Amino acid sequence: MTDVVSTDREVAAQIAAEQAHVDRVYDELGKAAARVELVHAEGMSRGQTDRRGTGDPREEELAGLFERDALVYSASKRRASLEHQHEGLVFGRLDLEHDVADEHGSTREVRYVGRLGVRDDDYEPLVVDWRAPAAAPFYRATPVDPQGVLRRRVLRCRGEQVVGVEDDLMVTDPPEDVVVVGDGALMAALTRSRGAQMRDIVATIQQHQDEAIRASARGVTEITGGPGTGKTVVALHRAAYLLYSDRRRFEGGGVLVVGPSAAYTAYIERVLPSLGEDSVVLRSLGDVLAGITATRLDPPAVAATKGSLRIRRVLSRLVREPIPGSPTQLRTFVGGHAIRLDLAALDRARAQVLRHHHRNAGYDAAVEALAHLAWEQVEQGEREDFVDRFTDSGDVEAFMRQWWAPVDPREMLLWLADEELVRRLGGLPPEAAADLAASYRQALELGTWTVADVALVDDLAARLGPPVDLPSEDRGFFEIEELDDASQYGVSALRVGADGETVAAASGGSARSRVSTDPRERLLAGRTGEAEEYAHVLVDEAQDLSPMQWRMLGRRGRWASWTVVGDLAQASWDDLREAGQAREEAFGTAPRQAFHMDTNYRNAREIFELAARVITEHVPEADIPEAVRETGHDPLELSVSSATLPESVAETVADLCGEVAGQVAVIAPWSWHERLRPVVTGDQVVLIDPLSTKGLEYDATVVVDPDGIVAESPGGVRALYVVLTRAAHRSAILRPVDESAPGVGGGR
Ligand SMILES: Nc1ncnc2c1ncn2[C@@H]1O[C@H](COP(=O)(O)OP(=O)(O)OP(=O)(O)O)[C@@H](O)[C@H]1O
Repeated sequence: MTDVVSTDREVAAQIAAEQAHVDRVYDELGKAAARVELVHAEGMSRGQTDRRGTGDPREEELAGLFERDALVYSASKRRASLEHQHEGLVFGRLDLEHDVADEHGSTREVRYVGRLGVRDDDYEPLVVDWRAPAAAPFYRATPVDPQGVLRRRVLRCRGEQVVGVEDDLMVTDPPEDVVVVGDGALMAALTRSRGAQMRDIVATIQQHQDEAIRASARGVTEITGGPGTGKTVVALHRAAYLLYSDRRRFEGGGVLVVGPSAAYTAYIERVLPSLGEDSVVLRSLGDVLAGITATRLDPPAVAATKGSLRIRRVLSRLVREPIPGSPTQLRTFVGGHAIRLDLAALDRARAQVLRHHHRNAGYDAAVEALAHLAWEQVEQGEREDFVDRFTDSGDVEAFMRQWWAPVDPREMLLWLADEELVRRLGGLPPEAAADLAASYRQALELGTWTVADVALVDDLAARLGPPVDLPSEDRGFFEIEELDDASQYGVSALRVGADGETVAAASGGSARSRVSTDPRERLLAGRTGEAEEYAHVLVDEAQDLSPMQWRMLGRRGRWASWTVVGDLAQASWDDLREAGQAREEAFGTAPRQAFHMDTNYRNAREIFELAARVITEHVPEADIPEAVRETGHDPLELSVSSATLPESVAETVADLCGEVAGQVAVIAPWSWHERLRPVVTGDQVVLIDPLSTKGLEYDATVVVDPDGIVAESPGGVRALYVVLTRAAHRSAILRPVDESAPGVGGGR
């Protein structure tokens, strides 16, 4: 970085020079867009047939249709890419000095870097894609190792207009024509206000971040570091880089990005499209498996039971259970013989079939096993003849429809609402068994799953075998106009709009979507599918995954390479040893590479110092990064009467809204939400619970009742650490001080 100060005139001259180049690029882009339209139109005209449904298309017409699809598909993709990346297309410039002169005898080169590569009519590059090897010095050059770079320049654009330039000088004695402008692009970027969604950082990726982004695609890449060190944003740029560098493998095989919550996926969903990539599948942990979407959380003890590998024993026995209420004996006549198979015989047959078949694929084998047992009672005439008659019997078919009906894994999980059954299955201490059963009775009342349930359904789906035709398709749905308690319908964070209307902020869907009024139907709506496999799996906030969740992701990444992002000091999962074991199993023997991030780009130094004090007191080994930016504003710490806490929150929020341009978050334990909802108003403000803030950031935060946060959250002080590190510029902490505080944990 340099301290050269430039006059306004100099800056304006530099901007004008850059504008001339940017204009050329947009001109070329306009031509490219016109070409894409032509290809699109040409594609659409191929394979036109005048038969209008009078017969099957001829072979040459089929070939035309195929070509049309291919042309239209690639033209549409290119068009979408040009549209997404139009804004701020050119963002960087390198001035290079080479040892060897080019064909014109010059050792100097100017190279522009952008969101995509653009060439002129002579195929000369006007801009290189940020992921191309030629762009690497833009991110890698330092004054110690300039890599031929004299000056790195970041262009700030609004639409097609260059509005600013920021330079970093890489050599101490630059040639005279290399003017240096601005205070350095990184600081300018970090001081800016945060929006409601994460932005890409292509213009200011730092050297150590670039190493992780461009690291080999093989095996498992771990990215660790404290809060705000750019782990998430680096991992997302890595996904874009992998797609660029080996598109066939990763676009063909698919890239899955998994984060902790729906609020998180909504927060990061713009980053990859802004980098030109829209083929990546983004999922929260409650949304990994088709047919089930969950945002509700279990109380910590139940979440621990559901997340731990102990539950596998329960599930493995559960798949061997008979369907509740199914017949306990088979009585029929076959070929004039009375057949009677009692419960013990049926159990034996079921156990035998399940030894060799997935349950949902075992229908034929089950009929055969029953026929065999029935034959043992007869042993007269031809066996084959008897078995055929048995198999064709209407009675047997009617019996099988109940006794070996296809089972939906979600339906099977709900069998656990029966405490008696849970105890009989064994494997859990009595209290845990009772709590587990109670949690499914609650699910049946609310009509919603919890996030931990998704991994259990996935486990059962794998045990039950590929999906078969299930009756769920026939289930009816009704429109609900008013949802009193949106959290029941999978909405985890609420924002009260300016007009006083409650808006679902984190559900990723409309609160007025079509939902059945019957809770059970809601639980079983849609269909669960098989685990889809991917070529690359990116896991954020990996420290929070339970062992069962690692197994769920392992099913999706059996042949994949991985990028895994996390910080143990922010963990909310207790048994890190067991989770570590499950994670190793998911990765298998794939080679590992690790990258550590140690600069906090999010929090102002004053905000992070307080958070670091809190965590190191309890977790001395916490990975503490260096915050690079100061604001001169310490976090405001206030003790307020709990009777008037909502008013104090409202005042603090109003003050902060005047100080920052972006979002202000009130982060409070659930037990306070009801009282705070009426005072948290306006588009600039959100009310959110501590766990849902994982991975997010705001311009300012008001942290309400820190002790309540520690008491309510499974991660205890680690959860408070997460909360205290969400603010970029300003933070306030409000501590209620008297007895009338509402009970902790009672608000959900
Ligand atoms: N090189 C960079 N240039 C500009 N901004 C950056 C850069 N690196 C990181 N940031 C910004 O720093 C903030 C924190 O990044 P990010 O959320 O990826 O951190 P994290 O390590 O995942 O945090 P946490 O673990 O607390 O969730 C984001 O606003 C991000 O855009």
